[in-house]
Amino acid sequence: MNTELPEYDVIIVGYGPVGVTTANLLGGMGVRVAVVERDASIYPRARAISTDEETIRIWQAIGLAERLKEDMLAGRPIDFVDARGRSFLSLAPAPRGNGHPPQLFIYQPAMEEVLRDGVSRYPNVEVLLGHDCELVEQDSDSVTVTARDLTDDRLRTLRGAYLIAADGGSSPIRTGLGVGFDGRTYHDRWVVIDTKVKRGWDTVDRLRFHCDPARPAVDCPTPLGHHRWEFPVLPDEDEQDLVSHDYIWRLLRRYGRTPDEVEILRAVIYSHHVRFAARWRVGRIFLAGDAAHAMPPWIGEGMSSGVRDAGNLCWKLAGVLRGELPDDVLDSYEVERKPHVREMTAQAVRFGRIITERRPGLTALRNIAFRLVMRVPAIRAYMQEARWFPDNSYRKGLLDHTGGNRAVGKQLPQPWVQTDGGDRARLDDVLAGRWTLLHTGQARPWPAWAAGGISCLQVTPAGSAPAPGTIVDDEDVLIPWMRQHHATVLALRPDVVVYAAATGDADLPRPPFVHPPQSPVAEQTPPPAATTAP
Ligand SMILES: O=C(O)CCc1cccc(O)c1
Repeated sequence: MNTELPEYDVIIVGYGPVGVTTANLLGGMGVRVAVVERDASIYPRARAISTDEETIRIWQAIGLAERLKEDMLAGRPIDFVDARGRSFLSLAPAPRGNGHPPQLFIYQPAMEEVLRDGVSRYPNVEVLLGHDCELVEQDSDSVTVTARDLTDDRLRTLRGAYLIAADGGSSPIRTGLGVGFDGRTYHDRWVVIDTKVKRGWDTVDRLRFHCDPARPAVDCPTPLGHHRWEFPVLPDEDEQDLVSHDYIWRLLRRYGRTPDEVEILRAVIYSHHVRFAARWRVGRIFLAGDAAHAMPPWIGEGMSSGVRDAGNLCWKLAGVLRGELPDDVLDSYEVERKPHVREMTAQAVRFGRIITERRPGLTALRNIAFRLVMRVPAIRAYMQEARWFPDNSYRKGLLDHTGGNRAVGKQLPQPWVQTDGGDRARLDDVLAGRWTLLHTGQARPWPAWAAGGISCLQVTPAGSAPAPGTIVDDEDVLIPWMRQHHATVLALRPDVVVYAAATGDADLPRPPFVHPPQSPVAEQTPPPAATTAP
């Protein structure tokens, strides 16, 4: 056993959207981080094309949401159309209260660049690009990574207290740990074509799933003048033919796209998977993103699910590293995230069935059935507003259900509020990633929490004067939410999920800390500036 203290708190292997979000989150929490990434520069392919309001909320926590949103397309409808281009199902997801647009199209390479620039704010994060992670070993105290610098072939050894494997679907680290997958790989393979629109911005205003039994197709505007097409490889087709420009033009011409309109940037064959790693934690190593789970793309949630992993794991790791939380809190990462990923995956599979059905009789039936049921207002609202979208709430995990309050495990909505200084700010920016007691005024001392130095905020109704120790519920969201959940006090985790709740005279359960949450892991980097209303 190596008795020296590890030089890093966390080593991240893989620097895609999950790795880079993790580096930003941990960087901002003052954690000493090393990132090991094989590629020397950003992967040029646009893999993910969509994200959502909860994911933007995580990027808000690293101060990058507004900049990222500048490069995204928000508020575009999603149409399922028949072989003649007539819509039989139309979605316009409704906001779920996170304070950002419910669904946004992205151009992944541009998004990753902004996220990587964000990491450069943190001197406590060292990024080793062009380094291949060759060996990962762990003992009871640390994880050791042997990485090869691909420019000069030299080996470098790094020791960290924990490791996050964000090294993609083929995750060599997961394989090396002998962790298997539950699930299956679909036989269908798709050609994914990214194009650049030549004539100014794309005039196509929506994602269309062409549910044509002859050959389904995905036709999606993506930001910064790009457009995504996806087509299945049919049983008698050769994959190599399908990525040839001749073949691609044949496919695109059918939808009126010619070399005059768009330039083909790249065409890649992808398989769809439904897979969940059997374990997401092995000792000091955590699997995140595609290394832990894979889903088909039909609700655009693959990448965002990985970013949610980062949002769940990072503050817990920082709390354990600071000695505030016990190590077993880290087991709650998989307990909390896996059911949500499973639910999301099940929805993606259901939508995939609608899109990819190729039996003409069934597709005709599907089109009629959807047109009929969408006339029923309740069904139309459920489908159209995406009420089927899985809720980001936990039943089990780092939660205290004592008292049986329904708020526990739910993430609080994020309205704009007025701070005690009278500024308008988004709720999460006020809470700033700290444990917080939020109450509606019937304050008790809550001594176990007060001893932990936890900040305590009173929510006052819209129209109240700003006062020290309060936030004004300007949009009338927080107080009704608490009333609806029969809670007069909420103990909020750093991810704004309710850890415990109580009402009236009932006491709050004790906090989960082993030490009060105050001491930073290392010199704490100042948090990014809060976004205030214009
Ligand atoms: O990548 C795909 O094939 C579909 C992506 C997507 C994006 C947003 C919503 C949605 O239902 C699918």
